[in-house]
Amino acid sequence: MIEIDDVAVELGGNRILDGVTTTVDEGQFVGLVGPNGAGKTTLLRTIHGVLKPDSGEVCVGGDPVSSLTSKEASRRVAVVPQDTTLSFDFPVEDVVAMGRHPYRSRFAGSQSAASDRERVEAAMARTEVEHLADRSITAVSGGERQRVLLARALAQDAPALLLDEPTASLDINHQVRTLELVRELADEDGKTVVAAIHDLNLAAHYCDELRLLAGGEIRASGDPEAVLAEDHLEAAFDTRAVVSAHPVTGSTYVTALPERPAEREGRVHVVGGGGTVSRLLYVLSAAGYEVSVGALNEGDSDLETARSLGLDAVTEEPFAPVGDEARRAVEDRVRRADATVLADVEVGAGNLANLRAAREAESVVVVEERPFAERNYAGSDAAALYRELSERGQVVGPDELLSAVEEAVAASGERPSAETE
Ligand SMILES: Nc1ncnc2c1ncn2[C@@H]1O[C@H](COP(=O)(O)OP(=O)(O)OP(=O)(O)O)[C@@H](O)[C@H]1O
Repeated sequence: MIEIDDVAVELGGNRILDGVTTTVDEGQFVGLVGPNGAGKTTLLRTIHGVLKPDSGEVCVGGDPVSSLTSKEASRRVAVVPQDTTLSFDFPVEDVVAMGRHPYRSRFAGSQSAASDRERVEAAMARTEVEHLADRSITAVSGGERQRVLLARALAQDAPALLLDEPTASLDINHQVRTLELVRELADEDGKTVVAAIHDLNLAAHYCDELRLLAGGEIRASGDPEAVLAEDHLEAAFDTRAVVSAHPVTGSTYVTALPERPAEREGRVHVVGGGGTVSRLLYVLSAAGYEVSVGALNEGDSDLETARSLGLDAVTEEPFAPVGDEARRAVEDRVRRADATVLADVEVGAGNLANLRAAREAESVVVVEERPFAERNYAGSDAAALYRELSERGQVVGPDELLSAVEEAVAASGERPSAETE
């Protein structure tokens, strides 16, 4: 358990942390989030004991860190630092073995050496760096080095683990694997983990709780959903963001909005449903577009979202395929729209009429969260239509939605309208 009580830190004459009080329970994985310069690294260094607070106290496992010798502190807290530049020319295995330093004594026998070696090997296996064992630490990539330092921290076998941006130089695969491993360390090994994580969506997905740090103070604390509220984010990061549930994982999902919010003009029709479009609807309407959506079945969670945002929704009976009346209504919306956005829909018969209606669109933006091959009914008529629309339009990832729609709307403004043709 880590207890931080009214901690203040000054560096270079500036107050960097001010009145920071929080607790991290045993076996809990807490994410430290906040803007650059908020004081995340400083707080981690204070918990570790390398920085002594000007006032207040940090206790780890019941004792003030300031009362522990450096060896004692290292047996309680292991650190994966942010600055992973190691300039000395040691083999990776030796770097990991440094994690055993707090346990070495001049009187240790060969049994202790064997157990040290086992722990080093186990730590390298868990972080998947065994193949680098003999390579010099100066000759591995930034991401590999980060995993080596995680291995060193695991070899240290401390009940508390502090990580400063553990995924900063990792590719998307290793980001997920590293955070899955950290999650496992909390759940199965009962480690108490505090990690500074810039990516709010990764933090929300993997952490039990978050602490939002800004200007050296904790501005919000608790479940990801509670901490990542739009007003908290605006105050801490000075940017507007929409917060929704991720369509696939259900985790809290933050999308930062560009500088000029709510000033965009144009009509956008969105096709999708079954929880695939809520985030798109939020983002588009917060950006200022006049948004319509459908056809959606009554009872669809996306319809709830559309209604809560006051959008124009074309609806159909619960569980029914889209009938003629709804299809005509969708065609009408699509014709009037400057851009039609096709979300990550199941390419099935239920959506056939919506996809047919989308053929009326002049500009199509297809937002893909999953590869096409993973969708259902890949050989159906609906799939053929989906392909046709993808070929005609722009296919983008979820984060490129706004720029793609902006482009599509601008292109629509340049075309002669139906009446003048
Ligand atoms: N040795 C120092 N002397 C003076 N100021 C410092 C020192 N170290 C850090 N700072 C300042 O303290 C503030 C907090 O830094 P810190 O590294 O803790 O922030 P952070 O939240 O980890 O930032 P980032 O997200 O950019 O890594 C920054 O304004 C930084 O410039």
